[in-house]
Amino acid sequence: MAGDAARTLSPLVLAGPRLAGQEDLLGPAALEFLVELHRTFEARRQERLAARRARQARFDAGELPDFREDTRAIREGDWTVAPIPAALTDRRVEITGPVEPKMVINALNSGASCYMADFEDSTSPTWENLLVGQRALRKATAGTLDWMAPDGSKHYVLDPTSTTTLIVRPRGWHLDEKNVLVDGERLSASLFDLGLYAFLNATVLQARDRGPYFYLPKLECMEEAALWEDVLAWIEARLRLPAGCMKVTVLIETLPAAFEMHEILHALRSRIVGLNCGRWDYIFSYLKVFRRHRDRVLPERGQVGMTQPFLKAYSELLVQTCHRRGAHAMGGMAAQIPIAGDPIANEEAIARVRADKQREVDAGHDGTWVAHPALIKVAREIFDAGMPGPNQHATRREDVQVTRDALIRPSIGTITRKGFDNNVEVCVRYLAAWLDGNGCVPIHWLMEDAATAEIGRAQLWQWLHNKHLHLDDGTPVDFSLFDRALLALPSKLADRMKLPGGSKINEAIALLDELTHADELVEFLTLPAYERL
Ligand SMILES: CC(=O)SCCNC(=O)CCNC(=O)[C@H](O)C(C)(C)COP(=O)(O)OP(=O)(O)OC[C@H]1O[C@@H](n2cnc3c(N)ncnc32)[C@H](O)[C@@H]1OP(=O)(O)O
Ligand SMILES: O=CC(=O)O
Ligand SMILES: [Mg+2]
Repeated sequence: MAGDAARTLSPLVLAGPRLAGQEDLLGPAALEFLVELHRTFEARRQERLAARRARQARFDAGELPDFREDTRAIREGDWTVAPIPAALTDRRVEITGPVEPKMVINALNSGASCYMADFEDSTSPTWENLLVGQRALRKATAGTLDWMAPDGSKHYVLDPTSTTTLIVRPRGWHLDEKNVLVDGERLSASLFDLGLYAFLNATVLQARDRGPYFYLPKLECMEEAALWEDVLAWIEARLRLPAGCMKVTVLIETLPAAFEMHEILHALRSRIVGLNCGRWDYIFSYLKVFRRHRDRVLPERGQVGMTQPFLKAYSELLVQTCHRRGAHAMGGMAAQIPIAGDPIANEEAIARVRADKQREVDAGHDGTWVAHPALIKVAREIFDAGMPGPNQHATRREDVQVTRDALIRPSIGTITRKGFDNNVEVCVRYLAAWLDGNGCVPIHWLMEDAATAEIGRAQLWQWLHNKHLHLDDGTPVDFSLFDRALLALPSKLADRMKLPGGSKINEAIALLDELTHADELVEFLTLPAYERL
């Protein structure tokens, strides 16, 4: 947009392709609301993002994360979070997935306790995906969502008796929405996703004794939680909603946030109902925080399971913290999905999911996530057996003594050639799908989304930029190893045009090449990828 005069006349510009019927979602009142949100909160968002970068620079210089001295009173004080509403009291099995009409219907009809409609790790944020997703959610909250398969083979209808509670995950603070410009600046993607959903649905949800409920991703500290608190309180006041009716669950999926769990709960105490172990981004964050620390290089992804000491410590601290404050301690996502056509491999995959859920219920978690409807029964059986009541808040885990050292303990393990090549392949295939508008795909029978792909991408960078690492067979881990693996990929993926995003494989190869050779670890792979979307 040109010039200040134009800005005053037209503060908001929709820069994306115009989609049929989009004015139903983005009418004048909604646009005015988004303008106000941006003007009220954008400067603080930018401050928080700058603070993240400054902290990472300190980690790069050798500092280690630790509990804060200035917030000791919050950690040691006696307080609890506000009471949890009925619709969020029992969350034993939550299904998650990208916000597409068919997925929304399947998830809400699945019998899970809750469904997290995900604009973040599992959605590629094309303008079309976002608006189709917002429209599906609007129809879902109104109870009118249906969807016809393009070939006419099946008509999907939302079950009016579904009791599954809808929770929406907006994108994180680091992301912009490039298709909405306010005063010539990009709107925050978080404010777009959460703000528009609240604007369109809060009243209807209130009338049904539900609220706009959210999962908040990738927070790093209590100041970011305080920013969310102010956004939510502002929206409640602006939309004349009861104070505190917008409930949130915060993902603890960055290493710095693990040191501020009490503080995050405290900052949001009038509305927060729980914390969640977002294990995949958490591993990615560990990699990012320690990208320059040779003594904390992680082994290949397959060896970084929840029984690694640093992950075990984090999940137990989360349970202890939540239960002391009257909040849910949600578990996370096992990456295995059902394997069609191979009963033995399928049983192995299900057994892994089962073991993961058993570990969670035994540790005191109040519920868990599944990636696929067929896994709901598996997780439910384990939580029903291990958690007879609606939650395990009475399990205080006073036996747990988690220190700073436990949270950052180095991991033992190796890098195999298979693990190295697998990272290259998964990153390329995932990026190709994402660039093609698909944010969650099965690869080698594992669920891959932005968080799991970040691990592979950050590991490649960390291994290659820390000199003198070797594979377990003695081969030096250097750029010639990487370049060869990347060059070999097109012939390895002989049938690539049949893969999700097959037409984008070359673009994905170029992007991974650029990210891996760069002198600095790019903060999020979705930042440069979004500019290509
Ligand atoms: C790290 C994190 O952030 S985890 C959270 C983000 N990740 C997720 O939410 C993962 C969501 N899961 C998925 O997207 C999918 O399960 C995938 C991509 C992994 C696999 O999908 P598919 O290959 O389509 O699985 P499959 O063919 O077995 O699906 C069978 C049926 O289940 C449906 N289905 C699969 N997963 C889901 C889901 N999560 N929610 C609702 N329905 C689902 C499919 O749409 C399909 O429906 P249909 O029979 O009516 O056509
Ligand atoms: O969002 C969840 C995660 O594991 O990352
Ligand atoms: Mg995540």
